[in-house]
Amino acid sequence: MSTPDATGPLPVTVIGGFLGAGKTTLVNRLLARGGRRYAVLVNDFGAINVDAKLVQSRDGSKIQLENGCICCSMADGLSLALADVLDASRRPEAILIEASGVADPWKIAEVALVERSLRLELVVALVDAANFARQVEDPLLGDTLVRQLSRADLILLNKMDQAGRSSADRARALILAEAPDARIAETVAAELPADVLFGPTPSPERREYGVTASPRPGEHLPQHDHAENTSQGPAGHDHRHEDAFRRWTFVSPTAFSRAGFEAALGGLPSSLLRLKGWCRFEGDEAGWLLQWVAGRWTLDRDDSGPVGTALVGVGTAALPASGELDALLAAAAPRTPGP
Ligand SMILES: Nc1nc2c(ncn2[C@@H]2O[C@H](COP(=O)(O)OP(=O)(O)OP(=O)(O)O)[C@@H](O)[C@H]2O)c(=O)[nH]1
Repeated sequence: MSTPDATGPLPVTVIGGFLGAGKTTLVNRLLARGGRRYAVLVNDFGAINVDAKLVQSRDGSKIQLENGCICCSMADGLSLALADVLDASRRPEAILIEASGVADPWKIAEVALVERSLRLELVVALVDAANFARQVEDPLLGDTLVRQLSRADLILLNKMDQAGRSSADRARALILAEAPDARIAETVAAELPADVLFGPTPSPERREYGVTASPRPGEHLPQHDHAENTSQGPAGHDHRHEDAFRRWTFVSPTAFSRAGFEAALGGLPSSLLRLKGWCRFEGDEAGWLLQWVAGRWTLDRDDSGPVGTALVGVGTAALPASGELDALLAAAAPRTPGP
């Protein structure tokens, strides 16, 4: 990690990757590590910005970008947020941008490239090792996944605890087919030494974490010639993610039966890719955080959300209408008056 310079351009790291791959997990790891005062910009695609609440910013600032996709329809919002960071009376030492799970991280990185007060340091893409191979071959999703990887400096093959060796190897082969020069590190909960992300390479840690496509001696990850990539890569995309993906928001003041709720989660359609947010259960004062990714979910106590249930989902264009999904949850989870 380079030494902070109070006057030079602010280093910017863009963290991208598909829905639920582990971006917020990586952001929180970087923040917990300390050492740098980061301004964190968070973009969520769903109508409620769950990630802005889950990012654990310490002494730096946290900026919630408008919901939607900052790589296409919300690009102006990103530029304005970056201008605010640059104008802040207490300048951060670096900027972290967590892209939404459908964004093209490179479109975000380009904003940093053209602004002289910013220096693009790193573009990281996270991949869900357990689901990538299936998702990249889906005609509705493949284009988005490939774009997220194509110009990343480092790709984290995350969730290795959920992926069998064969799906991880398949994912790795597919990634290398799309991004032959990619450096790939296998991770669980996006855990890897700072050296692997920001440090000079090669290092013992990089080898230990299985980073492939070893760079030449003396080459540093952050110093890729991104400007050159700009002219070489795929043409900028002209579609809006609002058209390619569907959002679903479920808000209810009532507490659910836990068993019914979990049964409903098990019956959600495969066109739903991600569901997250808070819910309440009858007879329980605590709030619960739901993290649902491609059919697997966790529920953890968490009181940072609203009182009641507030869930945001993202699915493919084949996602059923919101009313149908609402009915699935509501019918399978008998409601009683909330606390
Ligand atoms: N089992 C397992 N779970 C993980 C791992 N990494 C992250 N998770 C969990 O996966 C869920 C989604 O992780 P996030 O970090 O929120 O993913 P994200 O990419 O920020 O999600 P979106 O912003 O919605 O696209 C959370 O419950 C994480 O705790 C991992 O390596 N293994």
